[in-house]
Amino acid sequence: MPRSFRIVCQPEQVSLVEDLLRSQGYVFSPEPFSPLAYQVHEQPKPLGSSMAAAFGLIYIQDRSSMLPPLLLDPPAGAMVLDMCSSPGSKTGLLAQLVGPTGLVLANEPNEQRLATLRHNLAALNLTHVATCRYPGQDLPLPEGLFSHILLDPPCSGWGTVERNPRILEMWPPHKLKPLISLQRELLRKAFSMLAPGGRLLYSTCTTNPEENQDQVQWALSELDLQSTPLHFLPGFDDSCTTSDLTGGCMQVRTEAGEGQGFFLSALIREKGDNPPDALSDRDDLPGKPLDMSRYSGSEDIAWANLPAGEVRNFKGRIMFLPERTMDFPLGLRWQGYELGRLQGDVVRLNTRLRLLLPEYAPQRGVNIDDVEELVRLLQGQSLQLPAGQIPSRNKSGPFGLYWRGLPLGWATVKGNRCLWSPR
Ligand SMILES: C[S@@+](CC[C@H](N)C(=O)[O-])C[C@H]1O[C@@H](n2cnc3c(N)ncnc32)[C@H](O)[C@@H]1O
Repeated sequence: MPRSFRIVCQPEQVSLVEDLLRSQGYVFSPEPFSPLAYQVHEQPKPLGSSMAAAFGLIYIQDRSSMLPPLLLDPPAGAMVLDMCSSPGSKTGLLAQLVGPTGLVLANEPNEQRLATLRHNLAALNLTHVATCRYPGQDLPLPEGLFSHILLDPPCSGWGTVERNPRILEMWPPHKLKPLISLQRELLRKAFSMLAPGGRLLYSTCTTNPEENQDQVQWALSELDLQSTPLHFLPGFDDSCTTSDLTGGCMQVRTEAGEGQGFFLSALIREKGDNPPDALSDRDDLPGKPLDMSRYSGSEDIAWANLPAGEVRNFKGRIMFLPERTMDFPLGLRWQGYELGRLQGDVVRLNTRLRLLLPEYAPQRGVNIDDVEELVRLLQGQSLQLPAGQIPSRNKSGPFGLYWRGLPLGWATVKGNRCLWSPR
């Protein structure tokens, strides 16, 4: 099965990320269904070990798993809920679609899977995503808060059988009942949190009608939802078939398609005029606002690259709260994006936070030209810097690390040597 990936960076950096991949021998081409997606044709080493992956500039994702966010289709600036989100493949794409003026709230009840989700989001520098940990059916969120909701619930996964042949033993038909009830609870809750006129995308990676078309039929009869037609995206035409049972359903088949099997349906909440419930008071926000200009090292950080929001101190952890999360209701336990830590009066940014690197300037950063040097640096070797490459600041500390001007992260320079630490 061919591998696909998304490029995750600022629009002006895309061609440099493509060059970084090519410099390691990867051959790829754009996917026709999204400007963010690519398909790999040749990989000298697994794509996951590429420098682009190591610095969170690409995310490897099955192409059909990109369909639910693309067909939910939130516009830039939208407020989106991803109810069952780990490991965050779809959350990441949703965040790219809504852009820094939008917001994605990614929920995941399983603690370990939540940690994986946060790790993935941090690597990708997606600062306009907030995370929380609830059973989706118990999310303490008001009616009508979101214009777009993705519900990608636990399912039997029969569509992944090519990759995981044991899936049919794990989820034989007689064991599906609890899954079906949970999916209905989640559908009911999703409906309540959807704004009037809002759009809900229900997706599973299974092929049985009980978890797919039957659930959509149930939602249409029990909830004030209407089905809306989905359109084929270029590149999927041959592998998709619409179900005539409910009209608005799409099934991506494994045998013909190049990705895993998927089922999708888009549902719209009837228009109405019930506004969202009253939201929280800013005084109730967790942590304390942080005036970053007071801290040593802060002057080299491109704070202006953050979306609108507040930087706050949570007992030494520097958290970024996107503007839109500050309106979340009281009682919702959620987490913003961890930028780094305060050590005394020194800011220690997460070394992978390339978003906050200023444009490369010789006195402030290390710019590597040879990709093999980058590989060695990531393998733990220190790199000797040529005389013209030694940043001129006289204290040791984090410096911007760049590849041909492409921001990668924060490295440490000691004397004439450069070191990289992944955290
Ligand atoms: C199909 S996976 C989600 C995949 C994810 N959307 C992605 O694209 O990376 C379903 C997720 O739902 C989580 N989950 C299980 N029970 C849940 C519940 N009651 N509410 C919300 N999520 C739940 C699982 O832990 C799992 O991570």
